[in-house]
Amino acid sequence: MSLFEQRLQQLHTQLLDKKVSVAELVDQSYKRIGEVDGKVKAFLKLDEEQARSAAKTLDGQIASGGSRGLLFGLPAGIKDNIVTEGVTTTCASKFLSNFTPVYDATVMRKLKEAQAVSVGKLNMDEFAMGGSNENSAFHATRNPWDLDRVPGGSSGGSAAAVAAGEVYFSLGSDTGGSIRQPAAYCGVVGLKPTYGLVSRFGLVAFASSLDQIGPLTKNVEDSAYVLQTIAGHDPQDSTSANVEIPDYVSALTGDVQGLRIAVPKEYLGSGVDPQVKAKIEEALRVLEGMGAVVEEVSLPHSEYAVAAYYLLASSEASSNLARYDGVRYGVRTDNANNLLEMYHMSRSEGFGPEVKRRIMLGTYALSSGYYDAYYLKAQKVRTLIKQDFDQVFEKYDVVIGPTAPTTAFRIGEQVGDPLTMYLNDILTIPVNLAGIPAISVPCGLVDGMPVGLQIIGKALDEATVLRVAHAFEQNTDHHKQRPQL
Ligand SMILES: NC(=O)C[C@H](N)C(=O)O
Repeated sequence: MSLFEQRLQQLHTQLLDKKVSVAELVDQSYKRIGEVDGKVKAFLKLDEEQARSAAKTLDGQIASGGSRGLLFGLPAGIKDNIVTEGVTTTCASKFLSNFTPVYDATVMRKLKEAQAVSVGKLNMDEFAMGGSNENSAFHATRNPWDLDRVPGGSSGGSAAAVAAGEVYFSLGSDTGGSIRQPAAYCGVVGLKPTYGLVSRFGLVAFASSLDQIGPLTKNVEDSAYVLQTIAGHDPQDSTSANVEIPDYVSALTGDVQGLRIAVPKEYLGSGVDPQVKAKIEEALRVLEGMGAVVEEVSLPHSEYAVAAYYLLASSEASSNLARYDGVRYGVRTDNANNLLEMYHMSRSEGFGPEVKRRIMLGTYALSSGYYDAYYLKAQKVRTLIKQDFDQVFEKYDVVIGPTAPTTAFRIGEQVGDPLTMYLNDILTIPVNLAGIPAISVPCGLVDGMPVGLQIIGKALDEATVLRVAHAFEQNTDHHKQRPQL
């Protein structure tokens, strides 16, 4: 059995008892990557030298009885929009193929302090724009459950690497569903924390009012451990919440007796695959059987979420991506004759088609004359969506539905149809607009492909989200199923 099948606590006991070394864990990671990554293609960059030297240091610390961090010795993969000192951070864009950061993102610093070992950088949709990994400028990642299907996105590499057993856990980022949707498609656990809980310092900005970093793991308990490590106030991120961080692991009581679950009728309506819907209903019955109370509610503004998101996220992106000019950042064109041509050609050559589409949409929505009709209107819709959730949370502890309307689609199936692609996020986007936390946990297979159950909570109430997810996991075996590679 792979060492990565064990829970974090079991692995820690073995490390402490010297039954296994960090060097062996890192070995196992690279061995598995060697075996399967030619097929899955989750990685953009491996950092073997640095990982092996970190393993040596950590094993030395065990030998001398030194202290152990929360994630001691665990091989991790990092989405390639999280900056890593001395290791290229490309955002899967040709434009940033030459970018080697001189500092670590706050989450990287925290992972290092907790003594996790980064083995490499993971593929994604360019600048996190996409839901399939087909927008990576380098290559498409494949779903470990069916190599002809997408892993989801934009954190597709992060989800596929965990599902394929290449790393123990990974970090992704979620702007409109980018952790939860790939987690659902690949049959792993993906958590998007409350906006502001995890520092965005060193996360390459896409849509700054929505972006959050979170963990992808094989089980909920490990998700709680990684969240414990990366959450917390950071003076370097002005939107970071200055709140006390609870003990997420001790919140996993296994008890949902009397818990009030709201199921929005909009989340199980038309557009949701009937077989996916059946899996969600099965999961709700499991929770009911454990003593939870399940009731139908309405989130009436849900249908406007995708439209509002694509205006707001694209507007923010058009501003954030203005910095890529071939001077301060980015690969500069060789073909320009003057300064303006240089800006123009560097951007034209450097960005892929989806990034260009969003920059154009965002620039249009922000331009004078259209600002009120599009950007401002979308901001108002955002408030209405948040108020929908506020009302439901007055009476209920969590909101539950599917993470995505279908299972993973085939590679190539939706590339020519951006609108269909955007609609895959219809159930995850409202959560980002409201700034609240949500987790996706495996809840069964449909035609051999994983389905994700989405559990949404109140702002800063990750503890309840994790508790419900963990209780569900304890009473089911879905999270133990693995793809055959
Ligand atoms: N970035 C995300 O969270 C995913 C979303 N599919 C987008 O393309 O914007």
